[in-house]
Amino acid sequence: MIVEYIRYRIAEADREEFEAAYARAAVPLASSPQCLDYELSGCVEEPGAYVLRIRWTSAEDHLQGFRGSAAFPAFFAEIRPYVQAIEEMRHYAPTAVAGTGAGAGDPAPSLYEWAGGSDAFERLTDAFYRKVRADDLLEPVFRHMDAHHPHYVALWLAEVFGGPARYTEERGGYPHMLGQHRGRAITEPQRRRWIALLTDAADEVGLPGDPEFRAAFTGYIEWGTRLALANSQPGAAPFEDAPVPRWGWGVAPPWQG
Ligand code: HEM
Repeated sequence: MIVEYIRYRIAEADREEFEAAYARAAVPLASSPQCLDYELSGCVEEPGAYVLRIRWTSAEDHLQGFRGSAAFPAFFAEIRPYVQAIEEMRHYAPTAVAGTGAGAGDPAPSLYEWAGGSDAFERLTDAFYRKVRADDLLEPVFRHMDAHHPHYVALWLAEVFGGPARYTEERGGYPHMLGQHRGRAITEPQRRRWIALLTDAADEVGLPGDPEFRAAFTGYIEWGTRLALANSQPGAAPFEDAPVPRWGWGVAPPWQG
């Protein structure tokens, strides 16, 4: 990635048309695969001084790719009258110094925080395994489960959804979970029932019901149960070691009104 800066000095009478010309030029610019993003800023202290910043995939992509592309003539036709007003036009390589300031605001809460933290996941798995024990399809699968199993799965889910890494630290992380599913030959009807009961448990214990949270929650559960089923089949060859997955909001961030 490379950043191009173009500095202009525009006479007062031309400024309105200059900005309008760039708004039109931005259409072919934005349609070019070499362009990552762009921004035209006007100087506050010195009206008429402008900086155009364009991030390109590379200097070569800009100079050969974009300038040789079908989009370039339409772009250049708009800005040609202002070429004389250019004071600097150069490429800059980013350094390691970059970041976000406190003023950018807090990042979105994790799914773990949104759900209500560790207590919420403990309540969820308590309710879930109560249903499992009374279920014709799943009771035989979990008949001999460890008495702490609901707690362990609560730790797992809390970690997946952005909480503390306690399953990794206290319970052996992904390899241990994988070992617990191996050879169990989970069936598709059992997988579906697992999801149905977990969803019922989520409603029962009052996990947030908003569409964004439930979409992310269900997305993980769908993914995780499919992996559990596949990895539990005799002869399966899953990845032996991996971090506990971390699940985020996906395409729909939390709705905060
Ligand atoms: C997203 C889906 C799933 C997650 C997150 C999950 C999570 C876990 C975890 C973390 C363990 C190990 C607990 C420990 O540390 O001892 C475990 C064990 C186990 N899981 Fe799953 N699991 C999922 C899906 C399933 C499904 C679909 C089934 C079967 C229908 C299943 C059956 C079992 C069984 C039987 C054990 C062993 C329980 C014991 O004997 O203690 N899991 N699971």
